[in-house]
Amino acid sequence: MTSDITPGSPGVGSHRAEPAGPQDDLVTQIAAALPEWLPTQRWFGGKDREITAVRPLAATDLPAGDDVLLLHLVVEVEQGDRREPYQLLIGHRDDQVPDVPASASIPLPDGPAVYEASGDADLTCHLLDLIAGSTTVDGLHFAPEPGAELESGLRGHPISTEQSNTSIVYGGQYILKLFRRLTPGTNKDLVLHRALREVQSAHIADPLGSISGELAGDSVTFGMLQRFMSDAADGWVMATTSVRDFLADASDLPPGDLGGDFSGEAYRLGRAVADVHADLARALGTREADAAELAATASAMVERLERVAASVPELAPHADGISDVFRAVAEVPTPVTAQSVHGDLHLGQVLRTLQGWLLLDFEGEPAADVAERATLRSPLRDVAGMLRSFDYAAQQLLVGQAEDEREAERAAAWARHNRAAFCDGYAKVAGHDPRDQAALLRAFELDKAVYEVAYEHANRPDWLLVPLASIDRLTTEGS
Ligand SMILES: Nc1ncnc2c1ncn2[C@@H]1O[C@H](COP(=O)(O)OP(=O)(O)O)[C@@H](O)[C@H]1O
Ligand SMILES: O=P(O)(O)O[C@H]1O[C@H](CO)[C@@H](O[C@H]2O[C@H](CO)[C@@H](O)[C@H](O)[C@H]2O)[C@H](O)[C@H]1O
Repeated sequence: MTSDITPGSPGVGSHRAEPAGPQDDLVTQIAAALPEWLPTQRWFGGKDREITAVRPLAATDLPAGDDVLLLHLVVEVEQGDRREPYQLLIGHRDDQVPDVPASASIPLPDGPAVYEASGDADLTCHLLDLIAGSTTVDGLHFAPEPGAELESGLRGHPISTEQSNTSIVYGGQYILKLFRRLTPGTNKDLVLHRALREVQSAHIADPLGSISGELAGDSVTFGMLQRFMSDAADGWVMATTSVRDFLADASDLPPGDLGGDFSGEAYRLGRAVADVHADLARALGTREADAAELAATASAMVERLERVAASVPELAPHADGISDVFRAVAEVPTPVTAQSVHGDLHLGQVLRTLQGWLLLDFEGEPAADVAERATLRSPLRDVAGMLRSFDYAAQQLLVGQAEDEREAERAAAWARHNRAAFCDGYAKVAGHDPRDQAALLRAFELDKAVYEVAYEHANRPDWLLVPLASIDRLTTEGS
C-alpha cells in the first residue's frame, strides 16, 4: 500500500462528524475534489446549482481484504442555502487497475488513485457478505431481513439503467440499492416494502436486507437489498418499444390495431397499481382528508410552482394557468381518502414478470424535500404519475427531432389510448374510476409535471420540453 492509505488504519473507521487521523488527509482531499466530480455523475441531483462546499460527515473503513481500500463516505454538499448529505463508496487498489469506467475516477492533485467503487465487483462483493453475516462496522449495520437466508460470495455489478441512486446486482439473485442522497429516518422505500411484505403483496420484489446507521443523531438507511427479478422486462422499455413500432408504421391505423399495441399491458398495470393501493391501505390504514388539508395541499402546490418557475424561466409563462388548476383543489368536495402511496410512480418503476406487474422504488420523488413528500397522499397521485409517464413514453422519441406534425399527433394518440387503458384497469379493481375525480387528477398531473420541470432542469436539460409540452396541453385543453 502507499503510505498515506492504510486500510483499517486507526481513526478512520468511525462514523463521526469531524475526521481526524492519518487517513483523514485522504478524506479531506476527496471532499475537495468532489465539487468538480459530483456534477459528472448521473445520480447527483444538484446539477442546477453551483456547489459551494463539500464537507466530510462520516467515513467508515469497511473490511475488504489486503491491499485494497473500501471506504464508506458520507459528505455534505452545500449549494448556497441547500445542504444535503450524499453517500459514496471510495475504492483504492495498490497493485491493480480496477475495471471501472473512467468517469468513476476521482482525480486528487497530490493523492493516490481513488475511484467511486460501486462498479468494482471485487469490492462490492463485501457489502453482500456483510449483510449476509449480519455485521456491524463502526456503527454501520448490515443486516438481513428477518427470515431471509442469503447466499454470500456473489460478485456485484451495477445496473446501467436510468436511475437516481446506484443499484448493484449480485449473481442475478439480489439487487442492492445504495441511496445516494440521504434523508433522515428509515427510508420510505424500505418502510413500504416491509409493510407490503407483511400483507404478502403480489406486486413487489421482496426486501431481503438493509444497511443502516446514524447521521447527525438521526437514523438513516444507506441501502436496501431485494430479490432481483431476472425474468423481468422494464415497463419503460416495453412502452417505448411500442411507441417506436407505432411511429414507424406508415399506415394511419390507430394504436390498438397494430401488433405492438401496449394497451393490454397498460390495463393490467392499472389493475396492479390498484391492488398495491389496496395492500397499502390494508397494511398501513387510510384516513379522510378534510377541506383544510385540501387547502394546504393547494397552497403547497402553488408554492412549489412558484419556486420552480423562479429558477426555470421556461415555466414562467404557464404559471398563471397552472395555479388556477391548483387553487381549484381547495374547492374539491371532501372528504378525500388519504393513505400511503408510491409517490413517484412511472414506467421506469414497474417490472413485467412472469407473475405479473411489480412496483419498485417506493422512496417518493428524489428531488422533493421532506415537507413536499408529506403533502396529501392520495392514490390519485400515483395514477397521475403513471399518466404522465405515458406522455413521456410517447414524446421521448421526439426529443431533439425536427417538428413533425403527423408524428406529434400519432405520439399523442398513443398516449391517449394507453392512458385510457390504464385507468380502465385501475377502475376495474378499485371499484371507482380515477377520471371521475377530474379536478384532483388534473391538479396532481400538473403538480407532477412541475416537479418534472425541476427534475429535468437539474438532471437532463434536453428533456425539459417533455413536461413543458404536457403542461401546455393540460392548461389549454384540460386533459
Ligand atoms: N428487484 C428488481 N429486479 C429486477 N430489476 C430491478 C429490481 N429493482 C430495480 N430494478 C431495476 O433497477 C432500476 C432502478 O431501480 P429503482 O429502485 O427505480 O432505483 P432508483 O431509486 O435509483 O431510481 C429499475 O428501473 C429496474 O430496471
Ligand atoms: O430515479 P427515479 O426513478 O426515482 O425517478 C426520477 O427519475 C425519473 C427518470 O429516470 C423521473 O421520471 C421522469 O422520466 C421518466 C422517463 O425517464 C418518465 O417515465 C417519468 O414519467 C418522468 O417523471 C422521475 O420523475 C424522477 O423522480
